[in-house]
Amino acid sequence: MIRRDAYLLLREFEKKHYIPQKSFEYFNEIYSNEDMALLKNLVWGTIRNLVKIDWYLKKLIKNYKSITPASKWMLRLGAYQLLSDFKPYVAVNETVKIAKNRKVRGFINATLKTLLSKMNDFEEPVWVKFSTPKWLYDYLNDHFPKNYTLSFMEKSYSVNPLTLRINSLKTSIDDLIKNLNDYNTIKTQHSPFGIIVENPKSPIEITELYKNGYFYIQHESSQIIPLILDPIPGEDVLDMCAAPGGKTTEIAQIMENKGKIIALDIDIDRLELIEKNAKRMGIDIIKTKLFSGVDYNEGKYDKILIDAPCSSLGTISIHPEVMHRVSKKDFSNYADIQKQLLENAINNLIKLNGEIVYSTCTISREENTENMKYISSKYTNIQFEKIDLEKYGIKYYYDGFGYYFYPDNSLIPFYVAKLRLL
Ligand SMILES: C[S@@+](CC[C@H](N)C(=O)[O-])C[C@H]1O[C@@H](n2cnc3c(N)ncnc32)[C@H](O)[C@@H]1O
Repeated sequence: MIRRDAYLLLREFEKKHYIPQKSFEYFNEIYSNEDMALLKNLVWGTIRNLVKIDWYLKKLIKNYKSITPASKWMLRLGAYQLLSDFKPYVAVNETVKIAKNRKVRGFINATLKTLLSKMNDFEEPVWVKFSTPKWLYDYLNDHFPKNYTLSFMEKSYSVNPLTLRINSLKTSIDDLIKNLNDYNTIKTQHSPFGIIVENPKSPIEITELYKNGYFYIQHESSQIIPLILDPIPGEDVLDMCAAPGGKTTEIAQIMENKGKIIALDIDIDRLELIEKNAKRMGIDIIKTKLFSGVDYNEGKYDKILIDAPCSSLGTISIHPEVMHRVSKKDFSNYADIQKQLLENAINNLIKLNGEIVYSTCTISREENTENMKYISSKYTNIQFEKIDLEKYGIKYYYDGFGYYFYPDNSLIPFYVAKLRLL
């Protein structure tokens, strides 16, 4: 029963604000493609709409906080369907069946029917409309122009399309589009390497083209960052936080697989993925090292990428669980480690006149603007470079140091700054 399995996955999410890939793989074995799509829709739709759902349920249930987690998750699952375009009769009946106890069934049934009859009587505030946590809405409002806040919320409430980056060492964008003829594909707007796959009917990773390294699955904002680093064939490049290697392998393809790339990460499983991806894509200039970028002290580099660990709030359209996992107090913890990575790169690793690109997939000022301010006031030998984002047709909000991407259909919110050692 699909709704019962969706409920079980949501209970798993409740524990850690995370659902392991393994759990979906289990259901993949037993469900058809169509049923699997429904299961994913129910789970991710509920998670994406949780703020909105709870707002409505709190209006209807006096002691919403004190109802049991089991009833709460059944209600949330049912409410998601009623607030979206599911058939109300099916949504209520199928959700009620999850409950074993008659009393609970009665409660779920009555509450969902009340929601159905009353939901159009309420006027949603904008943060509810886009199901954004109130604290995040307030934070955005305090720190960004109004239209940035709105575009962030709109994007986070949508589902980012599946996007590929061609491996230019093996194919061209036109050839790959031609060869992926079982899929609906279009070129991305901003990245010269990007292809959007619309509503794939089967996983793209099972194609021979993927297995033979003709492309990498990577959202478009990420694809822009190595282009900004602009590595030249033959250079020495350090990728300080490299796993699973999306940007490392793109740097290698821009360098035409000539030169040297050192790829660091502290996560051994993820580091192995860089090796796997490089091999699949026919790249042999990457050397991986299990090392913290904070302590690494070998060699001097022409270019350094710091694609820093961060609060990841820009990825909500890909990973909606992030908005429930992250809180404001995470910002300063990430900012501390990010500063240490930046200072090690500046003090020990970058060549004179070399360039460091700093990027995050988040919008917190602490992790971006405040870090750049800190570096700018401490290091008089660091110059912040202008980045030509118009070249890629990217709209941005500039903070005097770096650039916050405005999201759109395929770009997610990202931050990037470029520093030169004088
Ligand atoms: C945003 S992800 C990198 C994504 C990668 N650049 C890509 O494009 O595929 C950040 C990575 O930083 C790693 N990390 C966290 N702390 C680190 C540290 N002190 N030194 C090096 N890597 C670190 C994490 O394990 C994670 O893989």
